[in-house]
Amino acid sequence: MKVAVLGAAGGIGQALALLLKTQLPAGSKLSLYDIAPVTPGVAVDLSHIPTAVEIKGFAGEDPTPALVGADVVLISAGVARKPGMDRSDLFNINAGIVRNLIEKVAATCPTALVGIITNPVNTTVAIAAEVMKKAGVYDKNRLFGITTLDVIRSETFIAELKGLNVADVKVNVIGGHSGVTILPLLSQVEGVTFTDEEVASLTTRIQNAGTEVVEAKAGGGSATLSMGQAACRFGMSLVRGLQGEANIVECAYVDGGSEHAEFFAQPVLLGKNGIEKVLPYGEVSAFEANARDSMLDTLKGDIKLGVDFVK
Ligand SMILES: NC(=O)C1=CN([C@@H]2O[C@H](COP(=O)(O)OP(=O)(O)OC[C@H]3O[C@@H](n4cnc5c(N)ncnc54)[C@H](O)[C@@H]3O)[C@@H](O)[C@H]2O)C=CC1
Ligand SMILES: O=C([O-])CC(=O)C(=O)O
Repeated sequence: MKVAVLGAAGGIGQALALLLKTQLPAGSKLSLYDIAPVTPGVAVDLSHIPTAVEIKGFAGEDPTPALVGADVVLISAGVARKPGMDRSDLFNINAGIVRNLIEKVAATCPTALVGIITNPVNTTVAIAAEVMKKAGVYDKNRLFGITTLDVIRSETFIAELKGLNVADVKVNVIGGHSGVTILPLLSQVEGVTFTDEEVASLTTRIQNAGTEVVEAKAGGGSATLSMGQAACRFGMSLVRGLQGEANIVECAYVDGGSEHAEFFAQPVLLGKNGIEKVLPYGEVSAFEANARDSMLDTLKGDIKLGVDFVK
């Protein structure tokens, strides 16, 4: 099993690389790439951790050496928000970075499972799909926008509010990964009830949780450590699916034939070919149905921006 992290010298990339070095199955290979010259050094640093995961780091303009033979590629390369910015403000820089990296993925490891972390995820995933279509290697079951941070935040905030053991809290988060497109399905959480006021305030907190971190870091970046954990959870689920483990289900932003939009975050069953099955997200409350329907113009606009960027 070979996992490549692109953007590996960044805040997310380093946290993710550390977690993968300690959690990937014995015999795995971990390949780190970033334009930053420090990247081979990050790999040397991590290589002193005693796990049976072989790690190599690559810097420079060309990610190809890091991608050769990759089964899973996780991409966090790009710029992060500062206070006052929206995720869509990152489009101008990150769109081109994702396009260029995916061109290399398409040429070097076209059957790898690809997880996109780089914002704006609603748009960068559409860019990745278009680039792969152009290269003739697009497989909708192998491309994922990583929205796991919305899921772990929801689990954490629900457990805090209701005094639950967080390990027992499970919640689907559907839609996309920015503002109103993030929709936690609180009505489905087992063993708790929420008042209307709690639903409204918790939903808003989950939607704005990225901004909560951006403001708290006061110009020093956005979520990196919680995102490292979220990306590791998702990446490990991809790996477990590839290894044939049963019942691996995660929410992700995928081209899953949704009636709502070309890309939509919902639960998927993972397996040896990436998505084995797109799962229904279940019954929703009237509040959630309204929030879902109201987000669709924004989400479709975000997707169109990505498609038009490549065309
Ligand atoms: N999907 C999600 O839930 C989340 C996404 N993000 C996004 O993840 C991205 C990365 O965030 P951070 O790690 O905090 O940023 P960072 O600035 O700490 O790291 C980004 C890294 O990307 C590298 N990079 C830039 N251009 C590159 C290229 N062409 N090829 C390879 N590497 C390149 C930089 O050298 C840097 O090391 C941002 O776009 C951020 O908005 C952040 C949090 C959550
Ligand atoms: O908010 C940001 O810019 C980073 C992000 O996607 C998150 O923390 O959810």
